[in-house]
Amino acid sequence: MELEPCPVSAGVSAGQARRKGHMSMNQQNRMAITTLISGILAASFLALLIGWSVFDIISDIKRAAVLKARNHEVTSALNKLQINLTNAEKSERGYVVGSEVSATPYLAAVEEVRWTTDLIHALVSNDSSQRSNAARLEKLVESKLGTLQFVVEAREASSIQAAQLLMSVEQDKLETDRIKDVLSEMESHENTVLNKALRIRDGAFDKLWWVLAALTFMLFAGAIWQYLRVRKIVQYAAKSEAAIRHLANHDVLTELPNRRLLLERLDTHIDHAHSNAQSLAVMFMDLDGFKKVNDTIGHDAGDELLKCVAQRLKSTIRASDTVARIGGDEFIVVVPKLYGADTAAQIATTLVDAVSRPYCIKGRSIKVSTSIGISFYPKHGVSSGELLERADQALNQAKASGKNRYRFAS
Ligand SMILES: Nc1nc2c(ncn2[C@@H]2O[C@H](COP(=O)(O)OP(=O)(O)OP(=O)(O)O)[C@@H](O)[C@H]2O)c(=O)[nH]1
Repeated sequence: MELEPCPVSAGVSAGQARRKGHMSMNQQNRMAITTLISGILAASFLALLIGWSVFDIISDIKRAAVLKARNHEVTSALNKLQINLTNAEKSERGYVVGSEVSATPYLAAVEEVRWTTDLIHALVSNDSSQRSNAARLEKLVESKLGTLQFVVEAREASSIQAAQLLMSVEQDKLETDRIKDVLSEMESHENTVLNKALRIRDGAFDKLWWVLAALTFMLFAGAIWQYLRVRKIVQYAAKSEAAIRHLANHDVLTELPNRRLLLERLDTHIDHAHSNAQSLAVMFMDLDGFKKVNDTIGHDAGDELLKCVAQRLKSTIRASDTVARIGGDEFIVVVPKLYGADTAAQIATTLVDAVSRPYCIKGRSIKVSTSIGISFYPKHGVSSGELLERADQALNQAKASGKNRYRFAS
C-alpha cells in the first residue's frame, strides 16, 4: 500500500442516495393513521350533518302539515258557523211568521251555532290574535241569538202579530254584518297562516335539495381525497418494498450484489451454461494489504476505498458479468459465456490493473492491489459451492506467490 497527497472531491454517501426519495416506515404509518382518522372524522361529520339536516327538514314538514290541518279545520268551522247562523235565522222566521208550529228546529239550529262557536274557540286557542277575534265573535253571536230568542219568546208568550211587530230587519242585518266582518277578518288571518305553512313546507324541500347537493359533493370530494391518499400510501409501500428487497440482496456499503444475490445469479448462469454447453469463470478477488489502510488512515477511509474499488470493478466488467462483494475486502466476478481460458486471463489482467491504479481518499493518494483466483465451469466444478471453493484455493496460491496477480485453479 502506498500513500501520497491528492485533491479532495466531494461525494454523496450510499446511505443518503438510498434514502433519497423514500418515505420512512414511521412517516408511512403516520400517513395511513391520519388518512384513517381524517376519514372517520369526515364520515362522522357527514353523519351528524345528515342527521341534523334530516331532523330539521322533518320538523319543518311536520310543522307545516300541522298548521295546514288546523287551518283547514278553522276555515271549515267558520263556514259552518255562517251556515248555522243562517239556519237559526231561517228557523226563527219560520216559527214566528211562517208555517212552522214548533220551536224545535229553531232550538236545534241555535244549539248548532253554539257548538260551532265553541269549536272555533278551541281550534284557535294557540293563536293569540285569533283568540281575541273568537271572543269578539262569540259576543256578537250571543247578541244575535239573544235578539232571535227575544222574538221567539214573544211569539210563545202572546201572539204571532206581537212577535212580528218586534222583528226588525235593520237590526238583524246590522248584527249579521258585524258577525260577517269578524268572520272575514278571521278567514284572512287563516289565509296568512296557510301561506306561512306553505312557505315552511317549500323551504323544507329547498333545504332537502341543498343538503343532497352538498352531501353528494362532499362524498365525491371525500372519496377522491381518500383515494389519492391511499394511492400515495400504496406507492410509498411499493417503494419501501423495493428498497427492502434491494437491501436484502445488496451490500450496504458498496451497493454491489451480496453473497445471497451472487449465489442466485451464479446458479442461474450454471443452469444456462449447462443447457447451452458453455463455460463460465468464477474470479475470487481479495485486496492485498487492505488491513493496513484501516490501520494507518482509519476505518472510514477503508470504507471509502472499498466503494472506489467496487466502482472501478463495475466499470471494468461487461454488463453481462456480475461483480459482488461477499465480505471484508473480498469480491467475486462471474464471467458467463466464456470462450476460453485466454479470455479469462485477459479479464483478470484488466481487473488487476484497474484495482492497482491510485485512489484519492481523504486527500491522499492510495495504492492497493488485488489477487485473483479463477475457477471454470464445468472444469473445476458444477455447483456454485465447488466453483467458489476452487477459486478461493487459487486465490491463496496467488497470494502465496507474491500477490497482485491471478492464478487459475489447478
Ligand atoms: N474499512 C473496512 N474494513 C473492513 C470491512 N470489512 C472487513 N474489513 C477489514 O478488512 C481487513 C481484511 O483483512 P485481510 O484481507 O486479512 O487483510 P489484508 O491486509 O488485505 O491481508 P492480505 O489479504 O493477506 O493482503 C480486516 O482488517 C478487516 O477488519 C469494512 O467493511 N470496512
